[in-house]
Amino acid sequence: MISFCFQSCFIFALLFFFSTLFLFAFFFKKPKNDLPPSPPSLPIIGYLHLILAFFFGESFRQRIFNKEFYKNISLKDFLLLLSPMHTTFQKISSMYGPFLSLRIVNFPIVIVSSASIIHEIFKAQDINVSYRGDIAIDECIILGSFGVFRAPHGDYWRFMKKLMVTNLLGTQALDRSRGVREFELERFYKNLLDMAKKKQSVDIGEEALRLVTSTFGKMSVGSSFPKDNNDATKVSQLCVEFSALAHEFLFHKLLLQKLGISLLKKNIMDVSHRFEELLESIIVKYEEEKSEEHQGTECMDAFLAAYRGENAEYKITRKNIKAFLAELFCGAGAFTASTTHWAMAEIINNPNILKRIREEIYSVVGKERLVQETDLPKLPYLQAVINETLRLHPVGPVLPREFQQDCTVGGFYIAKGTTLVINAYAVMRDPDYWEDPNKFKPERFLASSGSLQEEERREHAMKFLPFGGGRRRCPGSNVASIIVGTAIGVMVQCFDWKIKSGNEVDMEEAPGLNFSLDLAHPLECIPLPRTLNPLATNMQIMDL
Ligand code: HEM
Repeated sequence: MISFCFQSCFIFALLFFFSTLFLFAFFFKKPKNDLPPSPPSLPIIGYLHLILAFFFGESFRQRIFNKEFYKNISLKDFLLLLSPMHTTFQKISSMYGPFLSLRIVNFPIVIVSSASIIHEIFKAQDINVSYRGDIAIDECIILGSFGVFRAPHGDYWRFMKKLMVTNLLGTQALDRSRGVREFELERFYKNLLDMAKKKQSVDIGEEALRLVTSTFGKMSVGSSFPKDNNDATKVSQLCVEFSALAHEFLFHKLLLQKLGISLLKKNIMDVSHRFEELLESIIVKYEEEKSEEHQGTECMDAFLAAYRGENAEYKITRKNIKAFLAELFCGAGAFTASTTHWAMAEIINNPNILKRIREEIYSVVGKERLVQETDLPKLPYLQAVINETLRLHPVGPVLPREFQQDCTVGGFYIAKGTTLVINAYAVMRDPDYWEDPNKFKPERFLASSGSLQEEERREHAMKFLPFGGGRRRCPGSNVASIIVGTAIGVMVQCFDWKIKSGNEVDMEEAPGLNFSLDLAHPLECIPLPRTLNPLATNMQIMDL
């Protein structure tokens, strides 16, 4: 555990801050007139003071004068006291406007939380902002550019996206892999039932992650994905390790730049190597099983063909395949599981909503069989609940991009190299676009937008951004909605839920400097099978 004297550091930081102010006060330069509006800045450090004031939120300010606070505080504990990016930027935007230009040290940033400006950016500057910015540790399978998420816009990205959509995420590919998802959903149900039988509590976030990891595992590498629960859990554990390091990494990168990156590089590369080893063993198993005439998945077959150069279009490396798998589990999987977690937390806190979803499922599906993905189009209220969850709790709340060329947005000049931060969280809680923006009201998604013209409809879509926008928008939104929808469907159709402690689920967002949005506390509940539930009787649990 890294521990250091925060009191001295804090005093040193204050001294440094004020002496810099004093020295450079005379060199104050007015920002260019044609830049987007900006809050009052300070020389040299620009707006760093503003960002720090909002990052070091109330809980931090309450503790800095308490001596106990400085005893044995680790960097990890310290980071947990910082406010997340989306709330920091939301506060700044609510004070100074929804289209802002900032400069932190020598980094220009534009923060946008206006749907009409976002619409203009994706309409006129989509290619210009289709890069996610500087890659800090290129050789790392998650933070590097070997996967899809961080790949620069170009031939490699186009090819990988095509492979993914054609063989994994497109409508036809999803039709072909439906059986895998049905099998995993049933396993999820049986597992919950088993826990109910033993009167055990369920950590809903953990169960959702297990369901999602094995579903994506089977969809990508078929039976080569570890059957043994311990091995499958290793994948999720490595993702958790990565996510903890990613939070620290963001802090180091922002404040200490290259020094910060090198401080954490060893730890990050250690997890990266272990992850690569595990994924390599899964791919080798796939190749061996394939040669024994086992049926493969078209997804991995297509990736391996591109690796062997059988596909003339583009040749990829083995590391590209592993990076794709790592992103699938740690990015796509974690986002899907976290959305399920948030949705269930809202549903348990709103018994009327739970009742309405259940009535809808009973009227469409009945009680004789489990809800399936083909039922989802006939369950509009369930879909509205998922959309409302994505609006209020977007697990990717800010979308960072970089302008690659000088351009004009909203009549203002933006220079090449400027970081663009789209605050999807702020847009989706903006009272100008949403009535009662902080309330969970799924009915708002039942209203029709049929009367809108095409252009209006596109602009309208920019106020609902849980999957981002433009050409780098999430290509997994369909499969994510299917998995979240069916998992929630089964949990509501077959069980009542008793919160393990307290009467209400604590909806607090996880604190800390990070780019993702998770519940602060695990949602632990006891599942109670619905009485007279034929699904339950089929499973022989009459002796409950
Ligand atoms: C509820 C679940 C999910 C949420 C909320 C979500 C959200 C997002 C967001 C916000 C982005 C960034 C978009 C942008 O910059 O405009 C993204 C990118 C991406 N997502 Fe998802 N995602 C989810 C599930 C998935 C799934 C299931 C997959 C695939 C199996 C997936 C694959 C990707 C990929 C490949 C990218 C990068 C696209 C690119 O750079 O071209 N996501 N996702």
